[in-house]
Amino acid sequence: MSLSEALSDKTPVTVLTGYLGAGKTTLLNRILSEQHGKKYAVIVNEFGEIGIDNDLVVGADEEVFEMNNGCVCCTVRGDLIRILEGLMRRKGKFDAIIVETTGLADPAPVAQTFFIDEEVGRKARLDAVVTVADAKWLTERLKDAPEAKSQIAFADVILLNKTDLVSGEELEEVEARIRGLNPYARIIRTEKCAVPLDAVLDKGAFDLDRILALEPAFLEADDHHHHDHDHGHGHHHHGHGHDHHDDHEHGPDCGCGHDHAHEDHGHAHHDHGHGEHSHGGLKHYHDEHMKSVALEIPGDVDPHKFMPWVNDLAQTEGQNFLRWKGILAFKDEPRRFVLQGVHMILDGDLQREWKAEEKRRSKLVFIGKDLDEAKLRQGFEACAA
Ligand SMILES: Nc1nc2c(ncn2[C@@H]2O[C@H](COP(=O)(O)OP(=O)(O)OP(=O)(O)O)[C@@H](O)[C@H]2O)c(=O)[nH]1
Repeated sequence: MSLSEALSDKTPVTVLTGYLGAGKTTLLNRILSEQHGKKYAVIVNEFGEIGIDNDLVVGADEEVFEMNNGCVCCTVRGDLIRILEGLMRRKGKFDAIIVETTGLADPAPVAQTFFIDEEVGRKARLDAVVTVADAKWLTERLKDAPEAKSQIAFADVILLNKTDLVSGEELEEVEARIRGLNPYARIIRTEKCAVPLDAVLDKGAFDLDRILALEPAFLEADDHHHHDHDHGHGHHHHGHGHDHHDDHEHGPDCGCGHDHAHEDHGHAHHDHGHGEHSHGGLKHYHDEHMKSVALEIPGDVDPHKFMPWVNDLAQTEGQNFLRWKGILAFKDEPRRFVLQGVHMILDGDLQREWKAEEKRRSKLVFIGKDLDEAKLRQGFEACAA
């Protein structure tokens, strides 16, 4: 059997990474919306307890599997392997798999899975790590966020996105910084992640030799790392456009040696205080001070109160919000209002209608530093209709 035949036997897996708000979902939706005659299974890993990301992925024919853990090192050898194995058993149903990682994840443990887990490695191959970089904010993040660095270093293809928000000079500067971290990746400048899909999918681009040069311990399994957390809540399967659950709690004892006690607080917040640790000789980083605040109003909000409030927030506190998102039920409005923010840049629009079986409710999630949860909650609750 030739190498290409051996390759084609295995289902290609594209790992999509990029820091918070860079444009991963935008790219994913582009991939899923385009007419390509292929069937993709999508695995989404999101940060925080209130599922919003999955709601923002277009409802195509694809099936979306959601992993809701803040800590990707736990997710990887638990949920990811289980989901992949489940997908493999349904061979023939999918042409390819896309794994979208949370903006705070280090892609190394995700990539490792394809080499370390035998079962997965026999049937799936890592096709490429595709990293979406935010042209406006990447330079800042490379200074303060180790996972942003790791995402660049691990990439086979980098979309240097949001070119509309920077000058040509700034673009040159950020591209030079990327080159400094990763001279090998193909860099494609994009606006709204507009790329021909064959530039990112089915590339056969993952370069193990390069990764081994970068991370000599990459292929070492970590035998001390047991995952015996409550699998019942580990992931949720979403069929065609089904609504999803909000019970995203992660077992307090997932056995990975980290203190997950904070996740017992329920849906109110998630303090991401793991710091740096290592598995199999690889370092993984989690931001010490990153926090998420998830708020929910069990009904409608008044847009005349809400819009001035969020616009004011963007002006006064946007600097602290790495990422914010919401799905809102506006009074007397049959459509869902979807809010998207990266720092002080805010987007919002009315999208599809609330379905008859869907409960109208308003959710807002902030990820950032120095978040004043009580104040945010109070502000949001004052917008209730
Ligand atoms: N100006 C501009 N905005 C963009 C571009 N691409 C994406 N955006 C906007 O940036 C915001 C974040 O995009 P997403 O695709 O949700 O980013 P993400 O990486 O999935 O974000 P996470 O939720 O952190 O995973 C959205 O409001 C997008 O509409 C671009 O090229 N230019």
